[in-house]
Amino acid sequence: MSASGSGAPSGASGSASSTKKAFPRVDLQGNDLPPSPAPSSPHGGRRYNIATELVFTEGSDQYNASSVPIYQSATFKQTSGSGGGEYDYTRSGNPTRTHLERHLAKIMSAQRALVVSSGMAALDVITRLLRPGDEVVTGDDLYGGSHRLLKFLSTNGGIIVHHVDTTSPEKVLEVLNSKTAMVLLETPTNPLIKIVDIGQIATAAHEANPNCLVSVDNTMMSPLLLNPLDLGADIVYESGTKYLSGHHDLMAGVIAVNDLTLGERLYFPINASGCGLAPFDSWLLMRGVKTLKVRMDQQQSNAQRIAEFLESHGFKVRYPGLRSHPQYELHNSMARGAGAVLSFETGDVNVSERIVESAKIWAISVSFGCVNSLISMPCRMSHASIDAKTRAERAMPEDLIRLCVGIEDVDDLIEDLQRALVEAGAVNVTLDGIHAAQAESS
Ligand SMILES: Cc1ncc(COP(=O)(O)O)c(C=O)c1O
Ligand SMILES: N[C@@H](CCSC[C@H](N)C(=O)O)C(=O)O
Repeated sequence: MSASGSGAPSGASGSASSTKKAFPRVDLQGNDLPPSPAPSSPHGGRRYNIATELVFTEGSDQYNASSVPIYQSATFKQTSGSGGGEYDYTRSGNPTRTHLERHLAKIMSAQRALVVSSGMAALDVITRLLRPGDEVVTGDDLYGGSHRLLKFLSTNGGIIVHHVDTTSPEKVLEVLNSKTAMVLLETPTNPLIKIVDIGQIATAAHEANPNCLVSVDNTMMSPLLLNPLDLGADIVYESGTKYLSGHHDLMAGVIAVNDLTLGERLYFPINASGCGLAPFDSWLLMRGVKTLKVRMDQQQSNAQRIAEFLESHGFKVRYPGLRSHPQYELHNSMARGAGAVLSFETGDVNVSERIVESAKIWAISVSFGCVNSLISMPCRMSHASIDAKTRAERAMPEDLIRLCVGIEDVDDLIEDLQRALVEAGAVNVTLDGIHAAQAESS
């Protein structure tokens, strides 16, 4: 399916009447349906640079509220016995959610965005497009929760899932066939920070099967750094729990597409199951997304310094901002930055555990994208839902430490990490030695 052939009316403004005409209404099988209440409208395209677009919004309520109100209402009164209101029931649509969806569609360079209750709910909605017998091709370094959901579908839903090394387009090509209904990519992968060539794989997948949908999990990058739809993906989704919201105070998932019929097929399970994002969480996410650029800029520059610091101590660091990353060029040909997640190995799982437990500013926590810095051991935490045998087959080092860098003062972060490394015996120096060397060089 071509990502560009959306057939969307350009510059549609999103008034109730124009929106209803703009959206073909179909069920999961593509059969026509009557118009849905208040779908999000196609955006009119970006006019300004991203930092401006993140905070700039048009359209509000009848009072021109600067911050879109939280429409904390399950139901909406209708104008007649046969309906007639723009909204009827919050499971089907809510003005706060619609405002956020329109804003995100603009930010994600998409014709339509849909917001749901978590990143996993977003993937669940996307996989409702699949039918028993369909094949899915995905990576062998996949977020643990995505692996778990796909495993459930292959065990119980008749879906055949191929996990291959998606950093090699040849490996993907080997398994692509006319039954491949979906290719599911993540880049950089989590937690091994491997890079996947979205454009090359999307082209190959569409050639193998023109109906194959290429979905990209963009959680590690956010729309600020990467637009998979521009590279040929059909569907982009992300966990809004991470960079988009930025404060670990909500769970959310976002799905974005250019094909409006596909958008309606994705809306169907959201309405049918009731996983659309609640009004208060929609409001919180709308507030969070406005600071995405300032947060990410700071997180990214901190992450770069920290990656260089660890590398200078001889650790094998995985971060696409380092020239030593084997796919540095590929990443930078697709993305506008390296993000703020990096991982490194110590060679000893006990040493890694001591580092994690010695750090003070770095909170021991799963997740990433938050303003606070986090440290974790993926094999025991975020990726524990992948069994030990599979982790070993996929060469996931048990001693791997993942750092998710926040916006704190970078010197404090480095000093805390340095102390933890010394206390854990991971570097062959004493703190006195490090301080003496620092005093000498300053
Ligand atoms: C890459 C990636 N995709 C998806 C998810 C799922 O998001 P959520 O936790 O919001 O369900 C996560 C983390 O949880 C993730 O790291
Ligand atoms: N217990 C959770 C673990 C969530 S991991 C969150 C995040 N994606 C990360 O990579 O840290 C679960 O079982 O899903």
